[in-house]
Amino acid sequence: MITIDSLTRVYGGFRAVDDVTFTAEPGRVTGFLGPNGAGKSTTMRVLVGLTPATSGSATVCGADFRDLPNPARQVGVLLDASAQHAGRTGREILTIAAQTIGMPTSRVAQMLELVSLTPTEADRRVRGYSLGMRQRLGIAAALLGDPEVLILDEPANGLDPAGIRWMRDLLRGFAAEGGTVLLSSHLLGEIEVVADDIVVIGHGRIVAQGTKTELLAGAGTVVLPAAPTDLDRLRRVLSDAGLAVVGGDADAGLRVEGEPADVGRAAHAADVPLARLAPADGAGLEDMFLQLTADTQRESAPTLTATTRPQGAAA
Ligand SMILES: Nc1ncnc2c1ncn2[C@@H]1O[C@H](COP(=O)(O)OP(=O)(O)OP(=O)(O)O)[C@@H](O)[C@H]1O
Repeated sequence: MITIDSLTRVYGGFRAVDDVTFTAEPGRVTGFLGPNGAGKSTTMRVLVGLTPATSGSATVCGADFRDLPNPARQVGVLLDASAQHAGRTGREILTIAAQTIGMPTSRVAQMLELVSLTPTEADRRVRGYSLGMRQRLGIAAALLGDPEVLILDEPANGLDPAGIRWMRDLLRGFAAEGGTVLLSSHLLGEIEVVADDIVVIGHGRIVAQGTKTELLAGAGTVVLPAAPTDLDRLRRVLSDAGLAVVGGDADAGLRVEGEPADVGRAAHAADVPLARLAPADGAGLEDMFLQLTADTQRESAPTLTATTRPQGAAA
């Protein structure tokens, strides 16, 4: 169990984390989602005692992390996969960690196998590891003490699609056995596939939180007319029926605030044949994430133009 209560962290007058309150429950994966610079890492750093809170509190397993007698036996932490000693091999890093926290060294081989680092890879120095291999080693280190809580900052960074699926299964399995998982990401897709609960942060403040199901429930409907030329007419029909069109386009379909049955009824009454009518699901959550964090987003990515395109690149 993780409890963050009215947590604020100020750096020289800048509120990196501003009155943040949420819990991460046992048996569930809690996704901590927000754009770059939103305050996710700072919250996690306070949680594991790496930086002090300005006010409020953050506890894990009912205690301040620094008060846990042997924290690695209760809490597995992966905040920065590149923070490992580059001159040691993966196996050496895990062996030293196992000795430090009082775990049998036999657990090292088990963890290496769990994270799919081969014996040859485990005997290579970490400086030669890819980012994905470092993440796997970091996960192995976090799990070494057989903890009940996992705190992971952007754990999917550098993993290939198979690695991301592996991570998802691992975290879901950990939660299914009663563990508490808190993982951060700035990528909605990563959080959406693995989390039971989602906490969205922007500009240091919580902008939405709830179960994934609750957050999806308000996501609306996606509707696409059978004939592209009917798109504008459909917009008018829906608007006349009091159903707000809040996004979408001719390819993805319109996203409408309302239930599919109401949207379908309005289209049917106006004789607009439909090609698609469905709950918005992931698309809706994406819109929600962008809307909720709109005022905290950096400017949208510039398009690649002739002046920004690398020389020699195709037009
Ligand atoms: N030690 C520090 N001193 C001053 N400002 C800091 C410090 N650490 C973080 N910040 C600022 O606090 C804000 C939140 O940073 P944080 O790293 O927590 O964001 P984040 O949500 O983890 O972002 P990302 O997804 O980019 O990792 C940023 O504006 C950052 O510049």
